[in-house]
Amino acid sequence: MKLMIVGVIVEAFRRLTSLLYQLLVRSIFINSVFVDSDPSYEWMLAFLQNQPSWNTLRSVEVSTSAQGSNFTDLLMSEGGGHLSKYKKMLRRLCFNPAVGQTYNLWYKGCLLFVTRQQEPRGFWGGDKSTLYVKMLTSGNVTLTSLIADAKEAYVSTQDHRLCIFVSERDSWKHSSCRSMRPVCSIILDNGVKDRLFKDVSDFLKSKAWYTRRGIPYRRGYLFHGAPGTGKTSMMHAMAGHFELDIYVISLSQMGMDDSMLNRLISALPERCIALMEDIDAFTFDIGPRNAVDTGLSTPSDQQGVSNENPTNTHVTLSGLLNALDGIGSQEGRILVATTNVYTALDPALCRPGRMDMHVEFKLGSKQQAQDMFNHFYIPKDGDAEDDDDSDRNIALPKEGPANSKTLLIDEKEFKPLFDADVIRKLAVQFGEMIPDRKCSMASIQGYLMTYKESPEDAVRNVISWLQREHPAFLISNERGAPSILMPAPAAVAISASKTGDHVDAEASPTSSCTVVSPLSIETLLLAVGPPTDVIADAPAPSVVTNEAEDVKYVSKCECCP
Ligand SMILES: Nc1ncnc2c1ncn2[C@@H]1O[C@H](COP(=O)(O)OP(=O)(O)OP(=O)(O)O)[C@@H](O)[C@H]1O
Repeated sequence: MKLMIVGVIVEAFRRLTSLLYQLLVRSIFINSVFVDSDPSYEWMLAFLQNQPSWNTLRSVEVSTSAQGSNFTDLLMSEGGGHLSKYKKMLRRLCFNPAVGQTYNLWYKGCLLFVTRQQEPRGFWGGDKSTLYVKMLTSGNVTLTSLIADAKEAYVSTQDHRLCIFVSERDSWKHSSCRSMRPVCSIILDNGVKDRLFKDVSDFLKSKAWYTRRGIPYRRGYLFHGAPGTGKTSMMHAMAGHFELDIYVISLSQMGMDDSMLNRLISALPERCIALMEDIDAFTFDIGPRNAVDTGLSTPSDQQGVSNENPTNTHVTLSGLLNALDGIGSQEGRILVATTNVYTALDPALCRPGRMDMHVEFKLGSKQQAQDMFNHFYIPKDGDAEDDDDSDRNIALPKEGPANSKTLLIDEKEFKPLFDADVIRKLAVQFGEMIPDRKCSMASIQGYLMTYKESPEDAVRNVISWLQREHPAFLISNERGAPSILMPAPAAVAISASKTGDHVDAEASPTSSCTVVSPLSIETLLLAVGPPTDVIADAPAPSVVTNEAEDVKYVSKCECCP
């Protein structure tokens, strides 16, 4: 009996002390949990990387995965540094807290205990990482300040980078960071970029205007046009310019259905771009990306591969429409949807409120080809900081166009420099030889890539490239020599469609083509008319802004001379 009483007293004492200890711990410690599905997890990792004490850790998890942003760029040499620079690889090396270990570090006079845990996600596979941060402090002021500092540390690693998030089940996960794409690197018909950027800028400044009028504060852009005309590139340039993160909504994601889509769209942050690529392919059973629309055959057409719609989404059209403008749809978000088959989209999807502005991306015009040539070869600020390419430059006189008049070798820097005036003249010739609205900008870019260091050769060989790649756009003259089929100079107009603001580059029909021969550049130059006219008579954007400024956004780009 005595023994039992002693046992009860000891147990009661043990429980009491444990309770007191927990109360004490709770009153002097603050526990916070950061889960990897939330951006704050990345912020904390970036913060930890910046701590001097982090360099003295004895146990870390080393990762070279590109995920996240809190990495030290290291040039790692495979094979212990004996290999030539071509075998070197630039990898992002990251030191994560090792799983299950607790680290102590000081932050503003306060002791932090940081523990990272990892557990399987179950049915969906993969691991879930969680960061537990325990702070020896009574109020949560230090925690707030820690999170603010962590975010700052993270943002400082994002200079000139934009972050891309992908959906993982019904939450968002940081996927990668990309360098921003300069706006001037997107070459479109005159006025298209200005109008689009002005509209986005107006929208981002007009929250109060929307709220006062009870209009849902969100905006949708539909980019449509042939493959390789710059839709995705434009979206990247836009995101970089306005410092918006990109959230990629993949309707073909495993398990995606109406409710998951709804949850994902509700979980978007307020200022971001939600991207839905090739929206036609998911919502409608439209078959192949058709060649009639684009004027180009797809590789699968050529190989006789069946182009059955590969969609496996369980999202219904009404589910998509509700997600885009239902109650749960996040305020302040910008939706960018891209499609190659504009006509296949349901009018309900395209109506203002869902897709407020429709931007058509056409196959390259002569002017665009000329602009791309200029952009490609005229040196930009920062070219000198390119990757180490001294070997390439030293080899140039042997392998490259040694007799090229435009290629100068800077003896000191071993950098090839092109004379801007010569390039401009070559660009005019190049532009005149590219058939109007027949080649995608991607294919023109691909061609120029093969003459990266030789603009003269790019002009010289363009006809044989067209003969090879786009024979349909060349016809033979009476002597059998190939000639270029050229449309008469076209008027380009920006018009408004009834389904929403429509930025549209209308070119003359190709039925008004003129045949120009023979093939010499000089003759071609004499034969063609002046550069394409541009008429911009578009109505003002439908969003009324607080500030009535007409900014030329494109001219703001700093990287172009
Ligand atoms: N208008 C353009 N200006 C500059 N570069 C362009 C343009 N259009 C395409 N490109 C280049 O072509 C490549 C492909 O472009 P992008 O992916 O943006 O085309 P897309 O219209 O989105 O194609 P798809 O419909 O097949 O997805 C990119 O490397 C880009 O640099």
